[in-house]
Amino acid sequence: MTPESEQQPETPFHDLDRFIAMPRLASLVLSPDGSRLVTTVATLNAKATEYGTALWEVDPRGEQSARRITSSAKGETGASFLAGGDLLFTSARPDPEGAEGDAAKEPTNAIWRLPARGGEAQLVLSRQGGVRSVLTSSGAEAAIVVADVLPGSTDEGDDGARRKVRKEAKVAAILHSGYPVRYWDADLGPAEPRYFALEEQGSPGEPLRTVDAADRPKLRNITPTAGSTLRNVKQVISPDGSVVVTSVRIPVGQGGLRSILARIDVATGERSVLLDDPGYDLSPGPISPDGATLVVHRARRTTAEVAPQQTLGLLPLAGGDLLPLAAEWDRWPSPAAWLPDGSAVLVTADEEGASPVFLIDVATDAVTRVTGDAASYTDAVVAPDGRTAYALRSSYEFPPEVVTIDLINRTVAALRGPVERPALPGRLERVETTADDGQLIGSWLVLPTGADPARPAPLLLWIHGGPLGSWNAWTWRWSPWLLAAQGYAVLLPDPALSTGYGQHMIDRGWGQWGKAPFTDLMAATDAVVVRDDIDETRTAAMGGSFGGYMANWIAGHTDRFAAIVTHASLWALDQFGPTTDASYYWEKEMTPEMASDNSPHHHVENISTPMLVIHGDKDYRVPIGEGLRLWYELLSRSQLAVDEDGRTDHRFLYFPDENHWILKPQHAKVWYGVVGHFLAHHVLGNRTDLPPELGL
Ligand SMILES: CSCC[C@H](NC(C)=O)C(=O)N[C@@H](C)C(=O)N[C@@H](CO)C(=O)O
Repeated sequence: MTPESEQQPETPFHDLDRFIAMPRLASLVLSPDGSRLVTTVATLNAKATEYGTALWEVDPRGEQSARRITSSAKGETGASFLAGGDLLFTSARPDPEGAEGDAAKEPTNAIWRLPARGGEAQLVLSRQGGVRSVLTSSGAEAAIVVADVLPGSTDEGDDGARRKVRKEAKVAAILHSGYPVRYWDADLGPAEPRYFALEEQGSPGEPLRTVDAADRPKLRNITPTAGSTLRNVKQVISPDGSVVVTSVRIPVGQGGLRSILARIDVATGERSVLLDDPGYDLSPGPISPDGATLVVHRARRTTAEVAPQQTLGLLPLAGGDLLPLAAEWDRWPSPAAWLPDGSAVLVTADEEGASPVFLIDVATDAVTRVTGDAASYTDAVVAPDGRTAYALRSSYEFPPEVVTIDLINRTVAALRGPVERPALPGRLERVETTADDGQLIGSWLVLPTGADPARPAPLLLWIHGGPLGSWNAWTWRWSPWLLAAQGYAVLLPDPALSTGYGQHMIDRGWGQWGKAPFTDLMAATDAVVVRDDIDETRTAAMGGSFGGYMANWIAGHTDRFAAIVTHASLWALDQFGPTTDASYYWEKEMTPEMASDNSPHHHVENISTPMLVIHGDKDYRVPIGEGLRLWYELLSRSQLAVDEDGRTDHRFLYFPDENHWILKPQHAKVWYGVVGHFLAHHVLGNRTDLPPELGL
């Protein structure tokens, strides 16, 4: 008889090589006339060691197949349409028309332009320090470039000369006088971001055109004195290209930061404060089509007692007070776009395991849910007809795809995009339970093909990070389907501190991570292990980042799970607070008392469950010190028996050149391979091979 596993249809999730080779779609832009949609597709290189990105065009009418419009070994990203329809993008590809010797230069991210009339992409602008991004206006042929300069430099030539001195001396040292000094996996400084107007030499204000190298457009620094205030902030440009509105991060107290809004006149570089509210961090949303009104995103500044809250407001750009927008709506909206007639703002907001599209009427504050499916939408754009929107849509059942949304009839249809939906090794169910305080706890439950009362599936509790987030969209980093392909059911719960369930869900976990977030996770688990298609005797818990914190807390508070996997996790809150890249973010909530009450390391002596610790050395969000200390304390103080070789059942998977995420495809394979091996051993009692690349 054929073994059961061989009867199951093979999917990309049964084979790690096929999984990492699946093309991945991100970002979406629409040309100002509404006729062209462009997205980015990442594909695996021939050696399966890197992803490269290319731009693809998708037919907004859904008639033509998607077609690739850029191609180079270095890849392309950051697409943005000019008002006339030419497409700007960034790439570190070599200039085919480059002067002799240019090829020897170190490649940097430069700005390229693909003409609307067709033809090859042409280099618009390249500089020694590269460019971060380019921002175009919808109604005028204007663009703003975000690029880093060395703070003491007087102009582009001087900046290049200073970079050369550092490079030739091979000096990487950075002298800091403020905070922060790192961001995710990047060192901050000495260069600082500046905004530049992209101007054609000798004829400012005229349409951009591609010309000989010597006569290429030039950059005019419109924020020369910004210091470090523009690091990792959001900015928008007005439809006529005359104004940039940006968040500005100003220091508060010792090591603290808060964000205010500034208006920068592109012609003069004159800068004024648009909005400053000590109670909120502010960032700009889109500017209305008539250029008069800015949508403002407000994130309430937290304290140990005050939990975060996110709201929107409308601000007249000519001056005036902020008018709250849909203030009574108990959701955290992210603004995406205005309708062309200025009557409503399109937003997305997490809602009960999805992140739908909503319209907020600016006159009445009425909120209408536009998309009814249990999917998550990002990158939403509105067509000039005001009746149609486009967006990327994903859920736990399919990775991002390009869709068209009928705003009048509230229907959604997938367009002919560059990627197909993959076959899945199981199915998805929405499950709910009630916590002791009456709060409804929602979860997604992935069930493997073949799970039924005769063959109940082993269960993995997978805990999301943030903690202010929700399991509501496809992720390549945490794919439950790879584990479903191995026969596991995967529970993806949204406990206290999750978004999409109202402010109360945030408030009940704030400053008390070991309480409601933990008991909610246990309640969600209790509710599914009683099902007859789930095997209560074979369970494990796992999580990454804040989800890893929860996994560590679980390890010290229950022995109900057969194994625990903890990736990039917070372990000792007394040291995590001051050493993460954003201490100012955490320390407001994490008083010494809170840190002591909620730190998993205080409970290491209770741990009797085998743990797989995973950490990347270049993780600055949850620094490697967390993983190192967790590993040593597990070996020296947990309850696991030590064999004659000094080994326990705990394991430490260490990535010397990865960060908070495991980005290299070959390392993602090792990650899933080792996790699968560890779980098979402790949950299923099976011996499987470790990935051969480990060299063991
Ligand atoms: C919106 S929740 C805050 C995210 C948080 N931000 C900062 C400044 O620290 C954060 O990065 N938390 C990590 C510990 C975390 O759990 N990250 C998750 C989700 O972003 C992850 O999967 O990496």
